[in-house]
Amino acid sequence: MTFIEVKNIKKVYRAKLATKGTEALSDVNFSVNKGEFIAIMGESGSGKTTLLNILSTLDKPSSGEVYLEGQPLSKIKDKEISRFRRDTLGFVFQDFNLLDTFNLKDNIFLPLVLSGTPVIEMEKRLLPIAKNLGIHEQIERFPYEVSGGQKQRAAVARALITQPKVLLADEPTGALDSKASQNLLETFERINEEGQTIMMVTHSVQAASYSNRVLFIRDGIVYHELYRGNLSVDDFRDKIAQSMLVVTNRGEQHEE
Ligand SMILES: Nc1ncnc2c1ncn2[C@@H]1O[C@H](COP(=O)(O)OP(=O)(O)OP(=O)(O)O)[C@@H](O)[C@H]1O
Repeated sequence: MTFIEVKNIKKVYRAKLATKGTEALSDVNFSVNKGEFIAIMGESGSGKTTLLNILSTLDKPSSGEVYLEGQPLSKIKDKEISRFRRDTLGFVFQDFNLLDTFNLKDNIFLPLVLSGTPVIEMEKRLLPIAKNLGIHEQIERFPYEVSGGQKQRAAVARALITQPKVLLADEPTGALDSKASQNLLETFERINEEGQTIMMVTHSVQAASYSNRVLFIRDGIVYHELYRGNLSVDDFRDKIAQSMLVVTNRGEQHEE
């Protein structure tokens, strides 16, 4: 069975009383296998965040359906949606979204606290994740006492501690310097190799080059995709950059 299937997704944002809306997505189709690391790229305004919001049930498509392990997301009842998100999905955002009044450990525990997990189980899960992400020595510190990269790795730990089926990341390296970005991307690559399915929206060719597959969105559809195969990060980065050039120069290409 396909792990995630996105079928004919259309999204039109319509302001109240407006007759004509903005069509952010017109007909998006793709599927994802368990254990893939997918990057979603496209120009500003191409609908990347809209797509991620639909995949994460934060928003609903105007038409079309997303299936997770064969289950249509639209059939999840409103009262079950928070639990579904908390138990099934992990989120990582550009600006970390950590609570400043909690130390890293309590930030990481938060989704488990919300789902009523016993403290002993929370403690059992914490150490291997914190060690894997290299933040076990900072765990008692508050967000304002650690670096941006450490904050983001704490956010990844918070996303992973529920053992989600999918990790969804929206521009996770957007607020990080290049060293911290590389460190985070190597972490994503490693947890993906350990089996974690990841879907990441990014503007960055460098970030996308750590994925297994890049989906390019334009004009409301997935118009192109690239598989990494056996390419190194550097070679895949060059291939993605070439594809981006073709997109940017599409006007000139038609005129030839
Ligand atoms: N809540 C909303 N109401 C109306 N229009 C919206 C809304 N959210 C997004 N849009 C529009 O939908 C289109 C897609 O936006 P989206 O944020 O998904 O693009 P994006 O590819 O993530 O852009 P960026 O890379 O700049 O973050 C844009 O034209 C945007 O202006």
